[in-house]
This record gives sequence, C-alpha cells and structure tokens, in this order.
Amino acid sequence: MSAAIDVRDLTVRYGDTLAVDGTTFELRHGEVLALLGPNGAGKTSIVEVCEGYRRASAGRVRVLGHDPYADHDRLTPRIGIMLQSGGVYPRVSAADMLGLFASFAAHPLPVDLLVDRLELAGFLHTPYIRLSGGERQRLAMALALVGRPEVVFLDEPTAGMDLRARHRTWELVRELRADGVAVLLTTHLLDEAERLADDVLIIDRGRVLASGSPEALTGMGGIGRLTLAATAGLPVAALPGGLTAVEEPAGNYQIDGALDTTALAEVLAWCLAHGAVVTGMRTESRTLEDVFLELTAKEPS
Ligand SMILES: Nc1ncnc2c1ncn2[C@@H]1O[C@H](COP(=O)(O)OP(=O)(O)OP(=O)(O)O)[C@@H](O)[C@H]1O
Repeated sequence: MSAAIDVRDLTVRYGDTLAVDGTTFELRHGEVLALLGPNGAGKTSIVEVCEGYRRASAGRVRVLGHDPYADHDRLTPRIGIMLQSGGVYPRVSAADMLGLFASFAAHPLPVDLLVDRLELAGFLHTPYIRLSGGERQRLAMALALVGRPEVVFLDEPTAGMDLRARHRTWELVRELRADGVAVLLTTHLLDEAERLADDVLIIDRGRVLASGSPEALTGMGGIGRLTLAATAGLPVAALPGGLTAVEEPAGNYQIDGALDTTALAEVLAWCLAHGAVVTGMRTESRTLEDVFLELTAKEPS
C-alpha cells in the first residue's frame, strides 16, 4: 500500500526566508508521525503544504496519492484538520458545529461517540465564545475527526488541556491508529511524542536533524545518565576514557561522557584502582527530551 503522506525534498520559502529546506519523509496508514522542533523550525509550513493550504516552493508532496494543493477539493473530505483557533462561529454551540461538520461527510462518525470519548457533554450547548481554552481544543479535535478522515493533522492537540483530557486524547489517537488512520502530529511536548509516535522527525531551521522511532532515537547514545555512590573524595581528574565527573554531594558522582558498557567497566576499574567502596551505581536511559535538546543545541547559527 502506498504511503498516506509522501514528502520528497520539500522546500518552502517566504521571500528570503528558507522555512523548509529539502525535507523528506513518509507517513504510512495506521501510523503516527510527530514533527518536533523549536519555534520557527518549519513545522507549520510543512503541515500547511500537506494540508493543501500552501504551495510548495520545490519538491514533491502527495497525500493519499494526490497533490494536496492542486487536488485540495478532492482531498478535503478524506482528511481531518485540527485547527488551533478560528474556523468556528463564535455564537454557535459545539453540538451545532459537530452536526454541521458531520453533515458535510459521506460517512460521519457518530457524534455521541466523540462526545463520550472527548467528554464534551458538559459544554455541548454552550456558545463557542464562552468555552475555555481546553474545551475549545477538545471541540477542535472532535471537528477534525467527525468526518471519519483517513489522514488527520493535529497541531499541538493537547496544548491547554488538563491532564485527564490529555489522556483521553492520547487514547483516541491510539484508537485512530488502530483503525488505520495516518496521523501527522506537531507538538512541543516531548513526552506526548514519545508516547504516541511511531516515528519522529526532529527539525530545526527547516532541516531534518534526526528521524526514526522514539526508541531508536533515544537508544542512539545508549545510557543517558550515570550516577555512582562510592567513597568520598575520589580523584575525578583520573577518570579514564574521556569521562568527567562532578562529586555533589560528597560520595555522589554524576558521570558524563560516552556512557556505553565499556565506560561502566572503566568506572568500576577506576574505583578498584583507588580502593573505593561502591555502594550504588545507577544508569538512566536518555529521553526524547535529552536527544532533542542536544540536537537543537548543536546546530550552528
Ligand atoms: N507567511 C510567512 N511569511 C514570512 N515568513 C514566514 C511566514 N510563515 C512562516 N514564516 C517563517 O518561516 C519560519 C518557519 O515558520 P513555521 O511557522 O513553519 O515554524 P514552526 O516550526 O511551526 O514554529 P512554531 O513552533 O513557533 O509554531 C519562521 O522563521 C517563520 O518566521
């Protein structure tokens, strides 16, 4: 089966600003792809091209086999877009908006199902203008999904949601994926990407810095943190293998460097060589946040 979204060498320019610089990725049916990057990285530009709202400056983009800009009208009934704001009449209620959006679709999802999953019942008849930020987010998600789309674009879907609503939304995204829906997600919440995404694209200044599954990306550098509890006052300057350590508080060493299995053995050998008593050694794996901060910090300006 061909990819739900296929992006090759996409470039987006705004005058002299190169917002997207030759990005390539694929999103398959039944998968979630998260676009991660600092403010201004180019995420929205990529998403807008895929949604058909912006023409690519160069490159080839296909959504469900169509050019999303040229075939916008044909694609619209097959895609769902969660808008950050706007697109909703201020005095209309959530119930009326959902009914209206459902009437546009050939095979809409039952509105009751979305009301239940996203817990909309408490504000279903309140005018949009009176809804809280989190309630508007939940309604926006429901509006994106009511047409039973094959591809869904979620732009920071849980921003402003409380913890419970966030978890309900994550459950819903997992259900969509299980039903074969392709989900393109942008988020600043690294734990959201880690929980939901099959693949992640880390971008900065329009370029892809890394891509792959969260497991592959966090496993790339092995151990993220190494903490040692041992005799106080060990000569940290004598640590082998380019490792460095800070002793804080006394007898607690935070060790940095290329933390692989060899490094663990070298640290223990160093303890032995200095007659140290080791009472604890703890390793922690890297998180997506560690990887993201390292990659985006390394970028030359
Ligand atoms: N219409 C426009 N005209 C000129 N420059 C633009 C336009 N839209 C975006 N840009 C610039 O293009 C770059 C990428 O912007 P984009 O909105 O795609 O980033 P983003 O990753 O979505 O950022 P954020 O996380 O802040 O939403 C930024 O430098 C931005 O200032």
